Amino acid sequence: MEWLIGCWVFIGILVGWYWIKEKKKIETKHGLPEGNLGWPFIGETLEFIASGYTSQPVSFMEKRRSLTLGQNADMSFLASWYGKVFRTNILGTPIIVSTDPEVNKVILQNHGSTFIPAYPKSITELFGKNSILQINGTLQKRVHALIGGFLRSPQLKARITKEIEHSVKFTLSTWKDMHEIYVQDETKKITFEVLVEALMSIGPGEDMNFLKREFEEFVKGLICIPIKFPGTRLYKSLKAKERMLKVVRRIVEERKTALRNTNEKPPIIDFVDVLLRDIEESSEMQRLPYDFITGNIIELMVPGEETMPTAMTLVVKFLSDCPVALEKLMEENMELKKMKTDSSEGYTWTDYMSMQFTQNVISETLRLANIINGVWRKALKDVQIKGYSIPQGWCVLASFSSVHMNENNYENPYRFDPWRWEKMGAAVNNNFFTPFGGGQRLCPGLELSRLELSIFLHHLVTSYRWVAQQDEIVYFPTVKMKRKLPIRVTPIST
Ligand code: HEM
Repeated sequence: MEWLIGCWVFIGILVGWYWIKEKKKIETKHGLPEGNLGWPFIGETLEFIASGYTSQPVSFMEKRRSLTLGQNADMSFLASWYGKVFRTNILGTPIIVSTDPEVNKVILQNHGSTFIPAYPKSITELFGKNSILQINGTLQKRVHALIGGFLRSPQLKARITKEIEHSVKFTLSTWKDMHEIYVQDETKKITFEVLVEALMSIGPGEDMNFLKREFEEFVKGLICIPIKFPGTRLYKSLKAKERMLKVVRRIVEERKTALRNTNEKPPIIDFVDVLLRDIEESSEMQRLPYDFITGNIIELMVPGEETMPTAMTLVVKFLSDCPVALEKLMEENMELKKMKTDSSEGYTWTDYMSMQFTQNVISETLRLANIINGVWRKALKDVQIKGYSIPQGWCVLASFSSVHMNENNYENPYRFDPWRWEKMGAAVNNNFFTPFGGGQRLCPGLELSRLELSIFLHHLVTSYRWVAQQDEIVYFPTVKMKRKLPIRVTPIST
């Protein structure tokens, strides 16, 4: 027994010695940003995760960005002041974190030849090597342009406005009969169906229900321990993806056959059409494989299940806590509703998007919620940005939340204040406001997201009142309401 304990102690010492040696080697490398790699294996992960469970999720970054400046009389504080760019070790990865908007901009723009995306292993396993999140260079540019072109096309805008409107009105009408609504769950019914309809023209029914069920199983594995054998989370999610692929393949096949059997070029109505048309018109060298299409279609459903419902839930939360903003939002939306009722005209994409205060509410929600708190990249070569060295092979985290929650950029950053955007001007993506990322990978769903949120808000505030129960936002591993935001809804008579 004593012999065994002795062995363990020896192994412990050996591992500790090796860790210290490796850490020193890394830390002495010329020009690396200041910082601390923390404990062996776990690094500074525990503190990082703990901050995600507080109301100030960027406290981990804040502390390192401006730690103890001016507190010690003997000047020793300089050793622990890391600055806007620092190194750490979180979630099993030694990483350089940037909280500097200018450095973030370079990281986002230098994509492809210098930085490539670096996602956790569970995500890369589930999405596969053809995923838009993993492809790079000209292929990524091409697929990005196809998605962006489709999402911004006037045909889709007209069609999707009606579809979102219909789905929002229908879903809201079911809320009034329910004793309690969990906004986080209920909003998925709107966003998932709208997206699947736009991607593949599947309406409500068996296929939609099947995809919804399997997709819920699929996304559970996006952040999990990346071990793949029967019974593990990752394995179950991969199996769900296989089952979904069968349905998507069948739909693509049916569409391919229909396309072959017609002499005319049918109009493009969904994303399957966009990709099939691209395949048809591309040279053999450039042709995307059919498996590429099916995989990417499944991946494009993620915002319908995750990001969009979270944005809708948080806007309800912020408005529930800020009655003045809700009042002003109602006024603006009631005005539009009256105009539309008086003229008996339907709403257009532009009607919804032109309400300025509503757009400010959306910008403020995106700033404060930080649904995607930053992006992870890996350096393909040694890079120097603003005097900081990022060595080849290192991961970098361009932290958007640290910029959005920095009081030097936003006065009272933790306050929900849609009026701040009146002073700051239009909420276009600039270095200080990047909820949709930037550069070559700027989210192609940016306008669609704003439209969906605008339509949801319009019909919610002009037809209903609600009372929200006490709930808190949790920021780790992804932004969510702790209790899924329970509310009670009553219709108003106008
Ligand atoms: C509030 C909602 C949303 C937020 C906050 C959001 C945020 C983001 C961010 C930050 C990125 C950049 C990732 C990176 O640089 O690695 C991104 C990429 C992307 N988003 Fe969104 N997104 C939202 C909704 C949507 C919607 C509705 C769609 C449409 C289907 C969409 C499709 C995509 C795609 C395809 C990419 C990958 C682009 C590429 O790598 O070239 N997103 N999104």
